[in-house]
Amino acid sequence: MLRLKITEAKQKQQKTIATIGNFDGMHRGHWQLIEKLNAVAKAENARSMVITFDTLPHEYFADQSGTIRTPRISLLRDKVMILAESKLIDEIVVLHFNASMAKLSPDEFIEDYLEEKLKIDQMIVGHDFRFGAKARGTIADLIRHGIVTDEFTEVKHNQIRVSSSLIRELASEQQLGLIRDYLGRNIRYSSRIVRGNQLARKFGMPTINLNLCKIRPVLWGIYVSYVYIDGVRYNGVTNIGKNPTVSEGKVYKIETHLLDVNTDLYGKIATVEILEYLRPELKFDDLDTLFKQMYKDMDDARDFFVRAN
Ligand SMILES: Cc1cc2nc3c(=O)[nH]c(=O)nc-3n(C[C@H](O)[C@H](O)[C@H](O)COP(=O)(O)O)c2cc1C
Ligand SMILES: Nc1ncnc2c1ncn2[C@@H]1O[C@H](COP(=O)(O)OP(=O)(O)OP(=O)(O)O)[C@@H](O)[C@H]1O
Repeated sequence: MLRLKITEAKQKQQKTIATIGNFDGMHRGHWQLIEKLNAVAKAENARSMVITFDTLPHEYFADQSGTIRTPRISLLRDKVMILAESKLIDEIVVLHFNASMAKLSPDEFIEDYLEEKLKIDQMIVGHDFRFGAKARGTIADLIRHGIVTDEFTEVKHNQIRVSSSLIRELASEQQLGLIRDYLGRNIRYSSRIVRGNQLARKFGMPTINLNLCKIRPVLWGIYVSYVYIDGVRYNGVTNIGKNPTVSEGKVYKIETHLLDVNTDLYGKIATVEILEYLRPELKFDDLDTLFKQMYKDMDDARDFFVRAN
């Protein structure tokens, strides 16, 4: 369990009010829930806490059963950054979802985590909130344990319930405009820059690779992007996929060529913000054809930025 304290430590007697969930994407529904948590905590001079997971429960179960993971809208680092920047929350708790947590009954989860470790007095959750082994725990279990519980009403946008599943569906159709609408921002991925195979550099198109740690990103294809590193914004062209031309296509990668930049950026944290879809990732017959297409992607990205400015 990782506790990230954003504001100074809890004062004696101060109550803790929390919400819990995957918060994949930090979409408009999540956002309004966080705003409500902030308002209730302020009114009661309580501490506000968001509890989430590193590996999401559904990813853990997919790994266990050997099935393909549901794709991710955001990495943990993005959720933490967005929450910390919002200044709406006092503390973020990241639970490590593993075999022993998966086994906990709803009562055990409440007793071990919510009561014993985190000392939570009150929870604000959506009406469909479920937890504990086989997702059998409900709001009624929290109430039975004396945790004051506020049910948060469903947030709709364009008459549709905003959910991470909806955004995943839109992503599978490359509906970036609608995603922006439901998310309230573009999809972005933040992680450390790691070394690739240095092949693109040989073809005059160096790229930065993000460390994805087994995460399967929700977008797939070639995109125009902004990349933020050390507070500087760069224009880029990004491939999200498995590089089928040069690899067996088992590992997901997010790889970006920064237009007109050639500096050593290894080890830095980069945020790749996806702006526009260009084309699907393809398996080419040879490297020359792949890089010819990659040069064209670079030109298409340049055209996008000329049009945008
Ligand atoms: C803009 C862009 C488009 C790309 N398109 C494809 C593609 O369609 N198919 C593919 O197999 N790899 C694609 N790649 C990934 C390349 O295979 C990869 O850049 C190359 O293998 C070199 O990677 P390395 O520098 O990490 O060794 C693309 C990469 C970029 C930056
Ligand atoms: N549109 C919404 N309106 C109100 N509450 C929401 C909405 N979407 C999510 N929540 C609440 O936010 C918390 C975290 O939600 P979580 O990320 O686990 O679900 P989700 O966004 O509905 O994702 P999925 O589609 O994968 O089920 C939960 O308490 C959930 O009920």
